[in-house]
Order: sequence, then C-alpha cells, then structure tokens
Amino acid sequence: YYRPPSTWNAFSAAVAGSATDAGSASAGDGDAGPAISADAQQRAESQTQKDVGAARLPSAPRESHTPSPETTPRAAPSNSLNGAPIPTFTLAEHDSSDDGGTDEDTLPPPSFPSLNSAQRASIQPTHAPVVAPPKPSLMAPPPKPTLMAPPARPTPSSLMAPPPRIVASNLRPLPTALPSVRVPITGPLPNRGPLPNRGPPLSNGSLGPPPTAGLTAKTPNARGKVLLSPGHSPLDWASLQKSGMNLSGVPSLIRVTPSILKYNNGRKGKPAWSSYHGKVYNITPYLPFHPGGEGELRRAAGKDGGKLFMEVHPWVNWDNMLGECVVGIMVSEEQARDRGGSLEDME
Ligand code: HEM
Repeated sequence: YYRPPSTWNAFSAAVAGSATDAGSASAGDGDAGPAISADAQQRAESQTQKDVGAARLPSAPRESHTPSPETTPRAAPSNSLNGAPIPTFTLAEHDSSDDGGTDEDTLPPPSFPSLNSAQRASIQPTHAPVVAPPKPSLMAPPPKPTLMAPPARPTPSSLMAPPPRIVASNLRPLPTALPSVRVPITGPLPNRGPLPNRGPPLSNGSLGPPPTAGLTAKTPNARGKVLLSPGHSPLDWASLQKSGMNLSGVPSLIRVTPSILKYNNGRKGKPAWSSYHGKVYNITPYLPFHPGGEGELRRAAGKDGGKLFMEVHPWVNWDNMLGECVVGIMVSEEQARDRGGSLEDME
C-alpha cells in the first residue's frame, strides 16, 4: 500500500514494535510490510527527484547520471552535435519590453529551416529593421515633340527644268490613218511549232542561242499574242455575225473559179477571199478580228488557205467562225463555163 510520507514513520514503528509480538499480527503483514514500505519509500523519493529534474531545462545540472540497471539508460546531455556547437536560446535573452514588441517578437524562431542553415541565413530576420524600399524615381518626362519644320518651298532653282516646248519641227510626220489602226506584224510567219529556244538542251547543257538570234518577233506583244484594236475581240466578231449584216459581200452564193479567187486577194481595194475545203469565204471583215493578226490571215487571201489553217490551229471551227462570210463554192473553170454563174442555176 502507498502511504503518505507523513504517516510513514509512525506506520513503520508500529509494525517494528509488533514484530516481536507474533500473536498480535499476521505473519504476512509482519514480514512483508516493513520491507515493501522501505523499498517504496526509496522509489518515491527517486520519483520525486525525477519529476523535479524533468521540469528543469535540459542544460540544468542533474544530481546524478549514474545509470541504474532498473531504469532505461538516459543519454547524457551534450552541448555539441558532431563537434559543432548547438546554438541555444532562452526567452530571457530577447527583451521585447523596450521596443514594444508584439507576441511575434517573443516567440522562438521556427524549427525549420535549421538555425545554422544557409537557407535561414538568406532569410531576413523578422526582427531586423525593415528598410523601406527606395521609391522609384520618376522617369523624366518625355521630351516635348518638336514640330517639324515645314518643308522648304521649292525655289525656282530647285525645280526641274520644264519640258521642251513642242514645236512643229520636233514632231514626226503622222502616219497615214489606215495603217496606224492595223496591228503591226513584223517578221516571218509563225508556224506555231516549238520555239527555237524551247528545244531540248544542247549537248553542252546550254539552251542554245538567245531567242532573238535569227528570229524576229512574230507578234507585237511579249506574250506572243496579237494586240487587237478595241472592238475587235472574238465576242465582238460573234456579235457582228449575229447582227444579220451581209458579211459575204455578194448577194447570193456563187461558183468561184480559181481565177476569181486569185483576183480577190484583198489588195488594191479588192476583197480578200479564201477557200477552205472547197468553200469560199470573204475574210475581209474578219481581218481585224483574227486573233493571229491580220497579216497572218492575209497570207491565205486569194487562194486555198486550208493548209495554212490546219498547220496553225486545226482545232478552230472555221466554218462556224466565218459562217456569215460564205461567198460560194470552188468550181473549175470548165465547170463554171458549162454550168453558168450562180449556184441556183446549177440546181
Ligand atoms: C479564215 C480562216 C481563219 C480563221 C477563222 C482563224 C481563226 C483563228 C482563231 C479563232 C484563232 C485563235 C485561236 C486560239 O487562240 O486558240 C486564231 C489564231 C491564229 N491564227 Fe487564225 N484563223 C484563220 C486563218 C488563219 C490563217 C490562214 C493563218 C496563217 C496563215 C492563221 C494564223 C493564226 C495565228 C498565227 C494565230 C495565233 C495563234 C496564237 O495566238 O497562239 N489563221 N485564228
């Protein structure tokens, strides 16, 4: 049983006194009671010392550190860790009464990061005086835009010289009206074949002579197309054919002999007739509409143009293009003599 220390001595004396009196106390009580009580007293005192020691700071000296075989061995307090001193702190070291500090000032520093770590060293201590960051200096106001000087007025000396006056002596004589309207055709007739400079490369790798060598332009523009005068487009020709005008130049279809065809060659004011596959067409109205140029078409005037036609554009439907220009059919001189003039007479 546990008894308070104040009653312990009286209880022990009573037990000791009765030890000799075997009849007044039981054997159990008389033998065990004093022994247990003495051991319990020692333990109680030891426990009291432990409680007092636990309440002290770890660095406080202890009365005895002798390990007891009955208790868990305690580690001896040390002020160093692997040889490095462990920083200690006490609440009394920091006196916050004079600066009116807050609770934050009185609190110990956090355990992380470690006190002697570089991470903590990089952190500005909370109790360090806070230095206000320098106020950003105001930027200098932008320079006021300076107005550009007005452009200098041109002086008579800086102006370009006026163009020379046009006088009659500077002018070239005007060409005649009719040729100026026509599309100029220079050079030989085109054969629509491969261009000389488009052939296969020569053995030395070059593309051959320049395009102009030995060749003149067949058409006036760079794309090889004939520039038709305004109002002479293919659509304009189609509209003219549908207009109902007599484009053949004859009141009715006639028999055309080779001599007659040859006569109407388009020169000296005569009409330009041309035969294609036995039919004779008056190509005179079509000359300014011909996409290949008037000169090209004139090559077939007064004769059979079928061969030239097929060499250049066999895909063109000439009968449809010149349907309103039909003059008649080709007949031999003999046939014309035998059968008379008009086709109606032949039937
Ligand atoms: C009355 C008969 C003829 C008609 C209706 C006719 C009609 C045409 C047409 C529609 C074109 C444009 C073809 C295209 O762009 O694809 C053309 C182009 C041309 N024609 Fe004729 N043609 C005739 C006779 C001839 C003759 C007899 C020659 C030559 C002797 C000739 C030489 C050309 C040439 C060089 C072109 C230019 C081709 C080009 O621009 O690439 N045409 N012709």
